[in-house]
Order: sequence, then C-alpha cells, then structure tokens
Amino acid sequence: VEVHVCDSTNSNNSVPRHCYTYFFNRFIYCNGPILAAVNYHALYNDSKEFVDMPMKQDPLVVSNAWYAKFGNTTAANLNKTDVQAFVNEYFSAAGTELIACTPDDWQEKPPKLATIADPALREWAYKLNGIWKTLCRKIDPAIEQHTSRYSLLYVPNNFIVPGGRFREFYYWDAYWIIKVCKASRVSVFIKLFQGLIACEMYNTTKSMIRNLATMVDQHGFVPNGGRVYYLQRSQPPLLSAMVYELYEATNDKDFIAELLPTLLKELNFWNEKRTVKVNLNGKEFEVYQYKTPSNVPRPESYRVDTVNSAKLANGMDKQQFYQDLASAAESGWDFSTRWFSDYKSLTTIETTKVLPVDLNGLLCWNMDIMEYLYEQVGDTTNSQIFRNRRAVFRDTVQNVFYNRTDGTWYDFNLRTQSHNPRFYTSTAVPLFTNCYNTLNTGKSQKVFDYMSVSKMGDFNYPGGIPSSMSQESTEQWDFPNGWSPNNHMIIEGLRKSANPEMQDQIRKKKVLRPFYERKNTCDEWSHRTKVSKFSLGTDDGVNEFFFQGFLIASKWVMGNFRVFYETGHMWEKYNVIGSYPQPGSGGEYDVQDGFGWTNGAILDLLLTYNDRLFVPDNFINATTASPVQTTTKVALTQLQNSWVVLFAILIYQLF
Ligand SMILES: OC[C@H]1O[C@H](O[C@H]2O[C@H](CO)[C@@H](O)[C@H](O)[C@H]2O)[C@H](O)[C@@H](O)[C@@H]1O
Repeated sequence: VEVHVCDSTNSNNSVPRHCYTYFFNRFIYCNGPILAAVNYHALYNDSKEFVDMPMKQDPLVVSNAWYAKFGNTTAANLNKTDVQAFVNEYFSAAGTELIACTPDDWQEKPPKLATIADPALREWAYKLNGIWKTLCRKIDPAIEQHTSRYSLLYVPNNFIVPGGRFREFYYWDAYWIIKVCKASRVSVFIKLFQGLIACEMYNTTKSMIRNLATMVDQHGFVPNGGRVYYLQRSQPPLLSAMVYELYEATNDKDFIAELLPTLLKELNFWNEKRTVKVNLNGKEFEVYQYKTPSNVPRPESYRVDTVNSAKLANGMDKQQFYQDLASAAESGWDFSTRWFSDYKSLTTIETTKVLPVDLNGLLCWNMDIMEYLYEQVGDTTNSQIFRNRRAVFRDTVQNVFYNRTDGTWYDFNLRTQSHNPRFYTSTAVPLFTNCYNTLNTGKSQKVFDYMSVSKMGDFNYPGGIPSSMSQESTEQWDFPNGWSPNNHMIIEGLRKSANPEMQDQIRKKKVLRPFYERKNTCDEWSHRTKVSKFSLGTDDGVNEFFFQGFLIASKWVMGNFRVFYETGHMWEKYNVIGSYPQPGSGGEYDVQDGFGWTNGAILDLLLTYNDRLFVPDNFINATTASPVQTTTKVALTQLQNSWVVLFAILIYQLF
C-alpha cells in the first residue's frame, strides 16, 4: 500500500534521499527519523512543538548532519540527550518565523460596539476587540527566500490566529474570526447614524480571505491550517461564506469577481476528491465526506497517534486507522464519538464510513452562495447552474440525512446503512444553512422539538449546548464541552428561521432563499423588534424560535463572560455544565486560550442582541476559589458585588 505522508508530493516515498532538494522539508516535518526520534523520546509535551520549529539551515544540510551523526540507528537506540542537542543545534524555537502585528484597520473603540446597551458587556467587547492585536500575525518576509526551512506555509498578508499552540491560520476558525469584521445587525437607533459609523476591519478580512485564496491557487484547496503537515486535508468549507459575509457588509462586487474563480476551484476539490455515491431505496445519491488520503501519524500529534495505534487489536489496519484520524481532523471535530463505531473509544474510529450531515449542509450553502454571488456580478448562466445544483442537492440532503420519525438530520453510516441517532450539534447545520424547504415551517419546528425536548432536556445546560451527550468519552468534541462554532450555528439557525421578514418575503415573493434577498439588515432588525413588541409571549412558532435562539445566546455569552471574569481569558471550548462554567478539557492537548473563533462568535452575538443582553443584577464575583487555576482575574469593577449566576436573564427591551 502506498504511504501518503502529509503533502501531495509524497516526496519521501520513492525519491532517493540524495535527490531531495526543495521539498525535502516534508521529510523532516512529515515523516522520517528525526520526527520519530523526537517523539519517541518525548522531547516536548506536545508533538506540535517540534514540527513548528524552523530549521537553521537547509533541510538537506540538516538531514545529512543527522545521518552523519546517527546513521540509521533506530529511535529506541538513540540517547535522548543527543537527540535534544541535535535539535537545539539545528532548529530555532517554535513560531519564531511569525511576527506580531496590529491590523491596520484596528481601532480601540469601534463605533459598532458602542451600540451594546449593557455597560459591562460593552466594556468586555472592547477588551475582546483588544485581543485581536495579540492574535495578529505576519510572516517574516525573509522566509520567502528559504521556504524549505519552515513548516509554515507562506501567505502574503497579515492574519488572525486562534491562539496558544495554534500559531498559524486555521481554515474554519477564520469564518468566526471574520464574523466580527462585518457590519452585522445594528439597532434601528444606529441606523439613523449609519453614515457616521466607521468601517470595521474589512481590510483584515480581505487579507485573510486572499491568504486562503492563495492556498487554493497553489494547492487546489484550503488546507486545515497554515503548515506543510496540513497539506493532505482541508476543514469544513467556509471560504465562500466568508466572501458572502464580506460582500453583505461592503457590497464590493469587484472583490466577488476577483474571488469567484477561486471559489469555483475550491468547490471542484470537494466535488472531485470528497464525494461518494450511496444507494438508498433504489435511488443513487452523491454526497460529500471527510476523507483525506493521508495514512500516517499526524505529525503535530505523532506521539499520541503512534501510541494509540499500538492499542489496535491484532489484524486491524494501522494505515486505515491513521487515515480515519486525519479524516476526523479534516472535519474539525477531532475527536468525537461521532466517528467511533462503538461510540466510546478512539480505536474504533471509522470516519471514512460516516457521511457527515454538517459537511453536506455546508456544501449546500456553498451552492446557494455561489448562485447568489454569480447573480450579483451579472453572470446569470452560472447563477442558474448553481440554482439547479442546489435544488437537486437539497433533495439529496433530505433523502440521505433527514429522519422523518425524529424530525431532524443525522449522519449516515455506510457500514450500517443507517442513521446515527445520537445527539450531536451537527444536526443543526442544515437549519443554519437553510438547506431545507423554508416554506416547510413545520420542519424547523420539529428540529427544535428534537433538540429541546427529546435530547437536550430543554437546553438546560447553564453554559450553552454541549457538542454531544456522549458521557463515555473524554474526547474534546463530546460532552460536556461546548464550542463556539456549534453554539453560534444553532443560535443563528434558530434566529434565521424566526425571522419575520424572511417569512414575509417567502409569502410575498415566493422565493426560497429570502435570507440573501435581505439587503438592509437594519430593516430586518427594526421589523423584528416591532414584531417582538406586539406579539411577545404568544405561542407563535416564529417568535418561539427567536426566543429560543436568544435564550441559548444568553447562556453561551454569559457562560463565556463568567469564565473571562474568573480567568481573564477567552478559551477555545467550554465546559457548559455545573454551577461554575469552566474552560473545556479532554482530548489530546491542553485547552488553549486566545481565542479567535470564541471572540468572533461572542462579538457577533453581542451585536446581534445588543439591545437585549444584560448582565443580571445578582451576577457577582464568586467568593469561593475558582476551579480554574490559571490566570489573573480581570477586574470588571461594576460587577464585583453580585452572586454567581450561570447565565443571563432574558430581558426584552420593548421599543
Ligand atoms: O493538533 C491536534 C489538532 O488540532 C487542531 O484541531 C483543533 O483546533 C483547531 C484550531 O482551533 C480547530 O479548527 C479544530 O476544530 C480543533 O479540533 C487541528 O485543526 C487538527 O487538524 C489537529 O489534528
């Protein structure tokens, strides 16, 4: 079986060592004796540390030096001190090729944030805005001369990183990072002064999108993240959604025209490399799946992958195991019981047998967005092509993933030829992406019923919605961890299906995608607010969705706020249960702070609900010791005399 290391050249498979030149760094960072020895001797707690270290000399020099010193001695027979000395001599500290920067369009007090009515939340939003400066990076231009000495993928523009061990760009994280840069829903009050509102970070957003476009141009797809060891896999496809969000804020048709060929190329990657045919009830459907060709340990998790592969039962295929691990990493959900055949243990992983509902919901959105963007630049032919494709594919999603009995969408397992009926937040993605007949209001009601009653116990977790209810796993994308992208997509899915203007437009214009017809977000907001005023508290399904979306938003926002108050940090994930919200845990690395998508999702929600999210009066500084040992407590002075409450009280401000 051919070995697929982490770049498409597979440069260490067949090329003799003395022939390696330019791409030889893949041999250092993706496979080979140095990587094996560093991990065997556990030089670093986190395997990612070594593969992020730049080489001080060209890879061939480093490799020759290794062989000159150690020959073909196996890792087990090497001395740890000697290996460490070699690394110290030939490698610099991780991340030193990245330079901190301040985004050129950053401002201390963006006017939009002034619309947040609650003073404590507004102050918090300003602090989060300040964090963008600590997460901004540019690549040392000098590395362009010596790219082979780095695992970093060169991109020309500044970008925002997630934070912590995630020193480079990440694909799907970028969608929530840039959310805040768009002019999101503002209140009717602000609409009057809209001309005075300074533009937000559109340059940074464009730069980040252009960086990702560079990746598509060079590699044919957007890699998982900005390192060579991510070059065999992507992440949930959201590039077109980023372009769409930016366009909605700027109306910049030139930018769409520039990006459309790249978006098309990216979609072709998913069509050509990530589709599979499935037969159901005598009909054949083509759907998408996460399936990287990589079948070696992930370099950034080399040690844990090799240790876990040693636990496989006799006869189990290690290369298949590695492929399923890397494919789960492509999903962004690394790891979750979603991918395990026994729904408990990593060693039963079978990602490549799972047809994921979220990926298919996102591709459905991609088609919808392509139709819209082509239409905006006057290309009616391509717009029509995507309208047709999306119509067909929406039916595919309903046929393959929708479960009529339970009233929701599930992953489909190719091995069992059935749905996985366990609860995962991925169930809400088709709702978020409008990948259903929006005239069918009963469908969104059923999804809501499914989430609220049957599985989620009335969304009753104080800090938001956990990724799953699987309590037999300690994986990071399982209970009790809640993640920003999931919570945000559920909230937005409910909010959008509650949009009265949307319902109105469906009735009036008989269009299926009214979401994109909305040009003036202020109108939407003012209309919704008025509707809320007059019909709040009715049992009208529309308002129920809006209410539930807001309720989850208030839990997620106040849970994050509480933890920020306790620790001074924003985290990549949160433990949403218990009376004290905490950063999340589990998985293969320590919980990271920063954190790009967390900040982006919170800022977006603070603006979406700017006039109705309030810190309750009895929110107080806990007198008991915080369960979180980490960092400085941030003083939010106006909050210091209240008791601990886990989530915000719902306060509707009636106009
Ligand atoms: O090193 C282990 C894994 O780390 C990343 O995954 C997690 O962090 C990413 C950045 O925030 C996020 O996009 C992903 O959803 C998280 O699970 C990385 O993306 C993985 O490929 C990697 O194996």
